[in-house]
Formats: sequence, structure tokens, C-alpha cells
Amino acid sequence: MTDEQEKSQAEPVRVGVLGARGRMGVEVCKAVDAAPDMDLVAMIDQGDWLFNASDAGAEVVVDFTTPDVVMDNLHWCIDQGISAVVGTTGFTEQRLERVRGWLARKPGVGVLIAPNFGIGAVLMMQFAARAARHFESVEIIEQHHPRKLDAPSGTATHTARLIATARAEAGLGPVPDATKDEVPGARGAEIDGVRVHAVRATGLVAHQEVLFGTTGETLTIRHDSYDRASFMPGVLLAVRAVRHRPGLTVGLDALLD
Ligand SMILES: NC(=O)C1=CN([C@@H]2O[C@H](COP(=O)(O)OP(=O)(O)OC[C@H]3O[C@@H](n4cnc5c(N)ncnc54)[C@H](OP(=O)(O)O)[C@@H]3O)[C@@H](O)[C@H]2O)C=CC1
Ligand SMILES: O=C(O)C1=N[C@H](C(=O)O)C[C@H](O)C1
Repeated sequence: MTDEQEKSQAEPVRVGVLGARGRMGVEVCKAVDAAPDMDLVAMIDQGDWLFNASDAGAEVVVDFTTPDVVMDNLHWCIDQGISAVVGTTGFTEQRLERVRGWLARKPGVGVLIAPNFGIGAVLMMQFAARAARHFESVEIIEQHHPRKLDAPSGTATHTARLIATARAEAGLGPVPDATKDEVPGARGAEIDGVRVHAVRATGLVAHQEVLFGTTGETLTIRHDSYDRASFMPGVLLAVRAVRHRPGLTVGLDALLD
């Protein structure tokens, strides 16, 4: 362990939260505030000055804002030398490449972007990737609260990509589907060859089913977040780790091994 790592283990991590008045931001502020090894030094929302975070000496910023603003936030954090934990959705491969480019100029800075910080959700995605090679059919059904701005969810998009990669590696062809899509959207959206259906209903928080099928059997892998508290152990784990992982980490998987 380096001197810097020893020092940082002894002193609380100084954390700023972006999107602090949002559904996730409020939970993150509570969780950071309650963590004995963290100090909540900045709570920033729409209209607030980002420099409040650097002025307060934030070492790690947690971003749960919107896909429209997250790239500017992240660029600013990296420029300031502040590591970042990002839960905001909307990260395409092109966006990740831009982040890698910014980080290349700031070698000490770490950024961790995860489509889902729920430990159960991470496992659900891993199990789905593992099952994918054994089933010719697969569809994803994600279900969320009706105030969610984006569809399909970041988790569903990420799961579809993982499944597509596993299918390609196993040499599986396209998912069989003879249906005529007479009403546009009836068969959901197609992401990397995987159908994704987005449900929105009051009472839901964040849920996903991955339905696999082959001759004579189906397998359903399901995860439910009933409360945003479910994301907090993953967020805190990432906050603790991110300064010691320079460069870009995508997903929580590497931290759970
Ligand atoms: N990775 C994960 O595990 C999870 C990811 N998410 C994702 O996190 C994001 C936020 O979700 P949620 O909390 O439900 O959304 P909310 O809309 O409740 O929160 C977003 C907050 O960000 C604020 N905001 C907007 N622009 C800025 C800005 N430039 N700087 C600082 N704050 C800003 C918003 O303010 P205003 O309302 O005034 O615009 C709002 O308070 C979404 O992309 C969601 O999909 C959600 C749950 C888990
Ligand atoms: O907006 C949400 O609520 C959630 N967003 C993330 C996503 O889009 O996958 C994670 C989780 O599903 C909750």
C-alpha cells in the first residue's frame, strides 16, 4: 500500500453529490452522511455552482443527474482532478470513449460508471450473460416508476449488450421471431438484436426480468429494487474504491470479485 493510500484510509473521504435534491441524490446524501469513513462536503443540484464541490475540497463526486448534463459534469470533475462515481444513465460506447480521452490527460483520476449499483442487479446481469449462450430466445422486460425520464433503462441496455456479446461468442444466430410488427412498438425496442420492453407504473421502483427460452423450457432471471436504499451499498463501495482505480471502470463487477 502506498503512503497516499494509507493516509486516505485513515481520513474520511470528502464527497460531493451532484443531483443532490433528486430521488437518488437524497438517498446518496443520507448514506454518505451516515458512513463513518466519509464526509459529505457538497450537495449540488440544478442551478448550483459546480465549483462548490472543488471549493469544499471534494475528493470524490457522486453524480445522479440526467443524461443531458452528466457529460459536462464529468468533464469538469476530471479537469479538476476529482474522481467520480456515476449512476446517471445514457452512457453509449461513444460517450465512454470520450471519458477515456479526458482521463488520459489526468492519469491519477478514477471514474466508475455503473448502470446499476444494486448488488442483486449486478448479479442478475452476470447470470443473464452466463445463461445467454444456452438459449435461442431471449427478451428483456424492465419495469420502473413513471417519473423515470429515459427508456429503455440503462440496466436493460447494458444487459442486452452483455447477452449479445455472449451470443456472438457462442456462435448463436439471430433470436427467432416470425411476428409481423403490425402495431409499431408491439415487439418492443431492439438493442443489439435483443428485444427490450419498458413498463412504467406507479408503485414500481426498478425491476427487470430476463426471459430465456429453448425447446420445452424457459428460464426467468428477475431482480427487484423495492427501495432506493438497495443502491446504497454499491454506491458506497464505489466511493471507497474509485480513487484507487485510476482510469475508467464500467460496472460494479470488478469491485465484487
Ligand atoms: N446506476 C444506478 O444504480 C441508478 C441510476 N439511476 C439513474 O440516475 C439518474 C437520476 O435518477 P433520479 O434520481 O431518479 O432522477 P431525479 O430526476 O429525481 O434526479 C436528478 C436530479 O438532478 C438534478 N439536476 C439536473 N441538472 C443538474 C445539473 N446540471 N447539476 C446538478 N444537478 C442537476 C435534477 O434537478 P431538476 O429536477 O431541477 O432538473 C434532479 O434533482 C437517472 O439517469 C437514473 O436512471 C437511478 C437509480 C439507480
Ligand atoms: O431511473 C431509475 O430509477 C433507475 N435507473 C437505472 C437504469 O436506468 O437502469 C438503474 C435502475 O434501474 C433505476
